[in-house]
Amino acid sequence: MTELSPLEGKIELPQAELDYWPHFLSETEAAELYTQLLLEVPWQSDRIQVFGQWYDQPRLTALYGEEGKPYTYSGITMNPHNFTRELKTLKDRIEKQTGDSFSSCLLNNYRNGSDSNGWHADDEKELGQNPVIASLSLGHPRFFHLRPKNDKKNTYKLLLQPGSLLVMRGRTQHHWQHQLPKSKKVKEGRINLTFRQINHK
Ligand SMILES: O=C(O)CCC(=O)C(=O)O
Ligand SMILES: [Fe+2]
Repeated sequence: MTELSPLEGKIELPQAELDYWPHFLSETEAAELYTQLLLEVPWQSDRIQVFGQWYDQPRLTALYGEEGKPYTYSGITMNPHNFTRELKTLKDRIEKQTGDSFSSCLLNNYRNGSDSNGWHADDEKELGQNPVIASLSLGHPRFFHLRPKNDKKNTYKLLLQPGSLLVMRGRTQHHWQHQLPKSKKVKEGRINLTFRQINHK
């Protein structure tokens, strides 16, 4: 496993387009936002089916966006809440930083190191041909893994610090998968916000 250095700027991987801002939010801003979201977001626990068996997804989630337009991914249909003032302000700031626009925000709450998000690419049709995913991290640092779809043993890892912003764009989702693996020793929580452009049919 190769560790990527968390310096500001482009992360150079073949057939990927990744931008990284380690200090997009200040430490204080990140800590305040973490506490606020933990308390105020209507977190839900989704059930997923794996080889015919039903399980609780190993994290809590919430979706914000245009109300009334559901979003389906990995067999789960989510109904979005209206953007709060705080999340709309955050979306505006991220749009300014990245130069992209987003319609929705999917939040993940990893309650401790036993919560995780398995290998996947964010390649649902609704995200368009070359999706831009802007991912803001809060709470306890956790490793994020990336691997090429055609060379799955060649895994890279990046420690996502609170307040950091990682953007995946271009053909990244065509050629790469990512995951947030379990990290058994971690007792603290992490919240991740992924801003996306969801084009409803
Ligand atoms: O928690 C993370 O950093 C990754 C989240 C993710 O990949 C997703 O929600 O699609
Ligand atoms: Fe993802």
